[in-house]
Amino acid sequence: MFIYRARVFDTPTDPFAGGELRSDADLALVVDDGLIIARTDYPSAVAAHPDAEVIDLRSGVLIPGLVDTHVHYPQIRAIGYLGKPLLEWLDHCALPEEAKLGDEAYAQTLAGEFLTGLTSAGTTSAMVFGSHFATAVDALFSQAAEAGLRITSGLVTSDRILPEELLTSVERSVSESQGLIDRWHGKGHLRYALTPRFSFSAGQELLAAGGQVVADNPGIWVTSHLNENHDEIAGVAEMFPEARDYLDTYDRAGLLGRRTIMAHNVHPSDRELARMAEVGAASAHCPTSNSNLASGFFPLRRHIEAGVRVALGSDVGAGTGFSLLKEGVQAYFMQQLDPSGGLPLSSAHLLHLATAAGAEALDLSDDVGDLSVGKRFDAAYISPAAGQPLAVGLEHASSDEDALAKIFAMGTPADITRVWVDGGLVKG
Ligand SMILES: Nc1nc2[nH]cnc2c(=O)[nH]1
Ligand SMILES: [Zn+2]
Repeated sequence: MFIYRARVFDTPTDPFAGGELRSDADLALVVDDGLIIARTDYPSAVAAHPDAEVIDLRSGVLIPGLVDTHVHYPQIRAIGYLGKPLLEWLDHCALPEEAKLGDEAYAQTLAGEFLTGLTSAGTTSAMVFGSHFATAVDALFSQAAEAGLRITSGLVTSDRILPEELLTSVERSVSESQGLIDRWHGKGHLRYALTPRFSFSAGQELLAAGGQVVADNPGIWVTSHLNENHDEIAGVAEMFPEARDYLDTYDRAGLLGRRTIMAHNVHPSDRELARMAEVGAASAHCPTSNSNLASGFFPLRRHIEAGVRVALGSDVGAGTGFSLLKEGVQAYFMQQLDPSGGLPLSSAHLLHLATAAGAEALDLSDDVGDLSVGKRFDAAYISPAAGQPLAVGLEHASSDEDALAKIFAMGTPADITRVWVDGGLVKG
């Protein structure tokens, strides 16, 4: 049993629905076998659990483990290419790197680098866009199982447009997906996500076969890309003349529901938003990627008004790294700059988008997303070195909201010195 004594920030009530930051200057979280069993003042915690080991975290700030709802495992070495829009970026930067994962040893190395990227940044749960190669997806799942992270992922499928070595057939996609589901879905913290790359590279038959896999395996997830870039959207409209819109290409294939997370959705129609709200599908908002690829301004206000769930994604490698703190502040910047009128975001909104909203989108809210009694202890400890600008800022912050804003403005993975999943240290 452990008592974590810390300054704690979390957002159990949704700031987009009138909730606010919950902040405790000196809190004791009593954790038994990974479960938070008490949340109280330190003297009471020690009195009730005199044998517990005390972990003193008072020199920093403890937040819930971060939740990344869109991040590409094969693209860790593709981070940092600048100056290209989506389709050129895929051709020149991402896909040549993804083709290398056909080599099993290479995939093993990348899986390790990728999981280190997540944990270093304080990310404890993620919807991970997998690889086109089943062996590479096995590598990710087996290393994620060892690390203990909450990973939802799957085989990426495409049957047109992309380089030959990344293409599959309808039959092969079904048999490989089913094999991966049988091996990994529901094992520990792992879950499977049916993952067509995007309708631009997946024909109707391939999408429909994926829908059948979802129907045959209730409880698995679906993830893909949606409405990211104008050329992509025009291409999808041309390839699917019978579909009402981009979203409908997935919907008519049986791929849209409560367990669907669509990345980007920068340019949705009102009908698409209404349909996503109706079925409970979520959007993964990836602000550094949207900025880097000049995809556009994410219509956060329209999502919220339509009742569509939104959480943050790093979108490594079009995004510029694993830090959801950076994604948070970039989301803030883009809402500030949006010429059509973005939503003004507080630091509590940013924390919510990076933690509880992600847990909600991934249907993990019973277990993680905030640091309430009854949740598992997934947490990140932000503890900048003394004298660093973030440490100075935290020391002189005018309020807890101000301190949290400084964490988003200045915090980097280097400031996140310890990370726990289910009470086990994964960094530090
Ligand atoms: N940002 C992004 N969009 C995509 N659409 C299809 N594939 C990708 C990808 O790898 N990254
Ligand atoms: Zn993506």
